[in-house]
Amino acid sequence: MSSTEEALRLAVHRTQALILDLDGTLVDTLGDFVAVLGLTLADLGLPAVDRAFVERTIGRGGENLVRQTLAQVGAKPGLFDHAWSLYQAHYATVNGQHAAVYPGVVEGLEALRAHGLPLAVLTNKPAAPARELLRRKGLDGFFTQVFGGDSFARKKPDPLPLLGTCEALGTRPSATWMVGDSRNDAEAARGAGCPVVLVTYGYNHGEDIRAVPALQHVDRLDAIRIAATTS
Ligand SMILES: O=C(O)COP(=O)(O)O
Ligand SMILES: [Mg+2]
Repeated sequence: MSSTEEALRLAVHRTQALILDLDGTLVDTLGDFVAVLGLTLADLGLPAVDRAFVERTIGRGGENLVRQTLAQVGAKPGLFDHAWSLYQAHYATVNGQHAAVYPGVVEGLEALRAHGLPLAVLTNKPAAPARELLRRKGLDGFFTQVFGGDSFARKKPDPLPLLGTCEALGTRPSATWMVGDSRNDAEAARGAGCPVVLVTYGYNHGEDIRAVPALQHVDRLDAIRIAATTS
Protein backbone atom coordinates (compact mmCIF):
# COMPACT_ATOMS: atom_id res chain seq x y z
CA MET A 1 0.00 0.00 0.00
CA SER A 2 1.41 3.42 -0.96
CA SER A 3 1.76 6.13 1.68
CA THR A 4 -1.11 8.06 0.04
CA GLU A 5 -3.37 5.00 0.21
CA GLU A 6 -2.35 4.41 3.81
CA ALA A 7 -3.11 8.05 4.70
CA LEU A 8 -6.48 7.73 2.99
CA ARG A 9 -7.27 4.47 4.80
CA LEU A 10 -6.44 6.01 8.18
CA ALA A 11 -8.44 9.15 7.38
CA VAL A 12 -11.44 7.10 6.26
CA HIS A 13 -11.41 5.06 9.46
CA ARG A 14 -11.53 8.15 11.56
CA THR A 15 -14.15 10.07 9.56
CA GLN A 16 -16.94 11.42 11.79
CA ALA A 17 -18.60 14.02 9.54
CA LEU A 18 -18.16 16.14 6.41
CA ILE A 19 -18.39 19.89 5.97
CA LEU A 20 -19.21 21.05 2.45
CA ASP A 21 -18.76 24.40 0.78
CA LEU A 22 -21.77 25.70 -1.19
CA ASP A 23 -20.94 27.97 -4.17
CA GLY A 24 -18.80 26.13 -6.71
CA THR A 25 -19.08 22.85 -4.77
CA LEU A 26 -22.77 21.97 -4.40
CA VAL A 27 -24.40 24.59 -6.63
CA ASP A 28 -23.15 26.47 -9.71
CA THR A 29 -24.23 29.97 -8.64
CA LEU A 30 -22.09 32.00 -11.04
CA GLY A 31 -25.21 33.05 -13.03
CA ASP A 32 -26.87 34.37 -9.85
CA PHE A 33 -23.82 36.47 -8.95
CA VAL A 34 -23.58 37.87 -12.49
CA ALA A 35 -27.31 38.76 -12.52
CA VAL A 36 -27.29 40.35 -9.04
CA LEU A 37 -24.19 42.43 -9.78
CA GLY A 38 -25.72 43.50 -13.11
CA LEU A 39 -28.89 44.76 -11.36
CA THR A 40 -26.88 46.46 -8.60
CA LEU A 41 -24.54 48.24 -11.02
CA ALA A 42 -27.48 49.32 -13.21
CA ASP A 43 -29.22 50.84 -10.14
CA LEU A 44 -26.03 52.81 -9.46
CA GLY A 45 -25.69 53.90 -13.10
CA LEU A 46 -22.40 52.00 -13.37
CA PRO A 47 -21.21 49.73 -16.21
CA ALA A 48 -21.62 45.94 -15.92
CA VAL A 49 -18.74 43.54 -15.18
CA ASP A 50 -18.16 40.42 -17.26
CA ARG A 51 -18.72 36.81 -16.23
CA ALA A 52 -14.99 35.98 -16.17
CA PHE A 53 -14.33 38.78 -13.64
CA VAL A 54 -17.15 37.50 -11.41
CA GLU A 55 -15.92 33.90 -11.67
CA ARG A 56 -12.42 34.75 -10.47
CA THR A 57 -13.66 37.10 -7.72
CA ILE A 58 -16.34 34.99 -5.95
CA GLY A 59 -15.57 32.81 -2.95
CA ARG A 60 -14.56 35.39 -0.35
CA GLY A 61 -18.08 36.52 0.54
CA GLY A 62 -20.49 39.00 -0.98
CA GLU A 63 -18.98 42.08 0.70
CA ASN A 64 -15.61 41.34 -0.89
CA LEU A 65 -17.27 40.76 -4.28
CA VAL A 66 -19.11 44.09 -4.10
CA ARG A 67 -15.95 45.96 -3.02
CA GLN A 68 -13.87 44.40 -5.81
CA THR A 69 -16.60 45.09 -8.35
CA LEU A 70 -16.87 48.77 -7.38
CA ALA A 71 -13.09 49.07 -7.74
CA GLN A 72 -13.19 47.25 -11.10
CA VAL A 73 -15.70 49.70 -12.62
CA GLY A 74 -13.93 52.71 -11.13
CA ALA A 75 -16.79 53.72 -8.80
CA LYS A 76 -16.30 56.74 -6.57
CA PRO A 77 -15.22 55.88 -2.98
CA GLY A 78 -17.97 55.81 -0.34
CA LEU A 79 -20.49 53.87 -2.43
CA PHE A 80 -20.05 50.56 -0.63
CA ASP A 81 -22.86 50.75 1.95
CA HIS A 82 -25.48 51.70 -0.63
CA ALA A 83 -24.19 49.12 -3.13
CA TRP A 84 -24.16 46.40 -0.47
CA SER A 85 -27.77 47.00 0.55
CA LEU A 86 -28.88 47.00 -3.12
CA TYR A 87 -26.87 43.81 -3.71
CA GLN A 88 -28.45 42.01 -0.73
CA ALA A 89 -31.98 43.01 -1.79
CA HIS A 90 -31.42 41.80 -5.36
CA TYR A 91 -29.76 38.62 -4.11
CA ALA A 92 -32.80 37.69 -2.03
CA THR A 93 -34.99 37.82 -5.15
CA VAL A 94 -32.61 36.30 -7.70
CA ASN A 95 -31.25 33.58 -5.37
CA GLY A 96 -31.24 30.27 -7.23
CA GLN A 97 -32.87 31.48 -10.47
CA HIS A 98 -29.63 31.26 -12.48
CA ALA A 99 -28.07 28.46 -10.44
CA ALA A 100 -27.94 24.69 -10.88
CA VAL A 101 -26.95 21.78 -8.64
CA TYR A 102 -23.81 20.19 -10.13
CA PRO A 103 -24.04 16.67 -11.62
CA GLY A 104 -23.17 14.03 -9.01
CA VAL A 105 -24.05 16.19 -5.99
CA VAL A 106 -27.35 14.54 -5.03
CA GLU A 107 -25.85 11.07 -5.66
CA GLY A 108 -22.76 12.01 -3.60
CA LEU A 109 -24.78 13.40 -0.69
CA GLU A 110 -27.00 10.30 -0.70
CA ALA A 111 -23.94 8.04 -0.60
CA LEU A 112 -22.36 9.99 2.27
CA ARG A 113 -25.65 9.93 4.17
CA ALA A 114 -25.89 6.19 3.57
CA HIS A 115 -22.58 5.86 5.46
CA GLY A 116 -24.28 7.54 8.43
CA LEU A 117 -22.04 10.59 8.26
CA PRO A 118 -23.53 13.89 9.47
CA LEU A 119 -23.18 16.61 6.82
CA ALA A 120 -22.85 20.38 7.32
CA VAL A 121 -22.57 23.33 4.94
CA LEU A 122 -20.04 26.07 5.56
CA THR A 123 -20.07 28.86 2.98
CA ASN A 124 -18.85 32.45 2.88
CA LYS A 125 -22.31 33.44 1.60
CA PRO A 126 -24.42 34.88 4.43
CA ALA A 127 -26.38 32.14 6.24
CA ALA A 128 -29.91 33.34 5.33
CA PRO A 129 -29.50 33.24 1.51
CA ALA A 130 -27.41 30.06 1.85
CA ARG A 131 -30.27 28.26 3.67
CA GLU A 132 -32.79 29.66 1.18
CA LEU A 133 -30.70 28.50 -1.80
CA LEU A 134 -30.43 24.97 -0.36
CA ARG A 135 -34.20 24.95 0.18
CA ARG A 136 -34.94 26.22 -3.35
CA LYS A 137 -32.65 23.54 -4.82
CA GLY A 138 -34.08 20.74 -2.66
CA LEU A 139 -30.78 20.09 -0.85
CA ASP A 140 -31.71 21.35 2.63
CA GLY A 141 -32.74 17.93 3.97
CA PHE A 142 -29.17 16.60 3.73
CA PHE A 143 -27.60 18.91 6.31
CA THR A 144 -27.73 19.00 10.08
CA GLN A 145 -26.00 22.41 10.20
CA VAL A 146 -25.73 25.31 7.73
CA PHE A 147 -23.33 28.14 8.52
CA GLY A 148 -22.54 31.23 6.47
CA GLY A 149 -19.98 33.99 6.25
CA ASP A 150 -21.85 35.92 8.96
CA SER A 151 -22.14 32.98 11.37
CA PHE A 152 -18.68 33.39 12.91
CA ALA A 153 -16.32 36.30 13.66
CA ARG A 154 -14.16 35.50 10.63
CA LYS A 155 -14.68 33.84 7.23
CA LYS A 156 -12.74 31.13 5.34
CA PRO A 157 -9.75 31.04 4.67
CA ASP A 158 -9.53 31.62 8.44
CA PRO A 159 -9.85 28.26 10.24
CA LEU A 160 -12.26 29.69 12.85
CA PRO A 161 -15.53 28.88 10.99
CA LEU A 162 -14.38 25.29 10.43
CA LEU A 163 -13.53 24.88 14.09
CA GLY A 164 -16.92 26.38 15.01
CA THR A 165 -18.71 23.99 12.64
CA CYS A 166 -16.85 21.00 14.12
CA GLU A 167 -17.88 22.19 17.57
CA ALA A 168 -21.53 22.38 16.46
CA LEU A 169 -21.24 18.89 14.94
CA GLY A 170 -19.50 17.58 18.06
CA THR A 171 -16.68 16.12 15.95
CA ARG A 172 -12.89 16.30 16.04
CA PRO A 173 -11.41 18.49 13.27
CA SER A 174 -8.95 15.72 12.35
CA ALA A 175 -11.94 13.42 11.74
CA THR A 176 -14.06 15.97 9.88
CA TRP A 177 -13.49 16.33 6.14
CA MET A 178 -13.81 19.67 4.39
CA VAL A 179 -15.03 19.46 0.78
CA GLY A 180 -14.59 22.63 -1.25
CA ASP A 181 -13.69 24.15 -4.60
CA SER A 182 -11.08 26.76 -3.73
CA ARG A 183 -7.79 27.38 -1.99
CA ASN A 184 -9.86 29.30 0.62
CA ASP A 185 -11.41 26.02 1.65
CA ALA A 186 -8.06 24.20 1.58
CA GLU A 187 -6.31 26.92 3.60
CA ALA A 188 -9.09 27.02 6.22
CA ALA A 189 -9.03 23.21 6.45
CA ARG A 190 -5.25 23.13 6.83
CA GLY A 191 -5.43 25.72 9.62
CA ALA A 192 -8.20 23.81 11.41
CA GLY A 193 -6.52 20.42 10.94
CA CYS A 194 -9.34 18.99 8.77
CA PRO A 195 -8.60 16.60 5.87
CA VAL A 196 -9.56 18.30 2.61
CA VAL A 197 -11.15 17.09 -0.64
CA LEU A 198 -11.27 19.51 -3.58
CA VAL A 199 -13.74 19.42 -6.46
CA THR A 200 -12.25 20.36 -9.83
CA TYR A 201 -15.34 21.99 -11.42
CA GLY A 202 -15.86 25.08 -9.24
CA TYR A 203 -14.27 28.51 -8.95
CA ASN A 204 -10.74 28.91 -7.70
CA HIS A 205 -9.90 32.55 -8.32
CA GLY A 206 -8.90 31.70 -11.90
CA GLU A 207 -6.25 29.18 -10.82
CA ASP A 208 -5.99 25.41 -11.34
CA ILE A 209 -7.31 23.73 -8.19
CA ARG A 210 -5.21 20.63 -8.91
CA ALA A 211 -2.16 22.64 -7.86
CA VAL A 212 -3.62 22.91 -4.34
CA PRO A 213 -2.72 19.87 -2.18
CA ALA A 214 -5.65 17.71 -1.03
CA LEU A 215 -6.44 14.18 0.10
CA GLN A 216 -8.46 13.76 -3.11
CA HIS A 217 -9.32 15.90 -6.14
CA VAL A 218 -12.68 14.80 -7.58
CA ASP A 219 -14.55 15.68 -10.78
CA ARG A 220 -17.91 14.86 -9.17
CA LEU A 221 -19.08 14.76 -5.58
CA ASP A 222 -20.09 11.11 -5.94
CA ALA A 223 -16.45 10.25 -6.74
CA ILE A 224 -15.36 10.92 -3.12
CA ARG A 225 -14.01 7.68 -1.68
CA ILE A 226 -15.26 7.05 1.83
CA ALA A 227 -15.11 3.46 3.05
CA ALA A 228 -18.13 2.02 4.89
CA THR A 229 -15.97 1.36 7.94
CA THR A 230 -16.34 4.72 9.68
CA SER A 231 -15.93 4.88 13.43
O1 LIG B 1 -18.19 34.08 -1.83
C1 LIG B 1 -19.32 33.64 -1.55
O2 LIG B 1 -20.30 34.38 -1.35
C2 LIG B 1 -19.58 32.17 -1.38
O3 LIG B 1 -18.49 31.36 -1.54
P1 LIG B 1 -18.41 29.85 -0.98
O4 LIG B 1 -19.82 29.26 -0.90
O5 LIG B 1 -17.61 29.19 -2.05
O6 LIG B 1 -17.76 29.95 0.37
MG1 LIG C 1 -16.76 27.73 -3.11
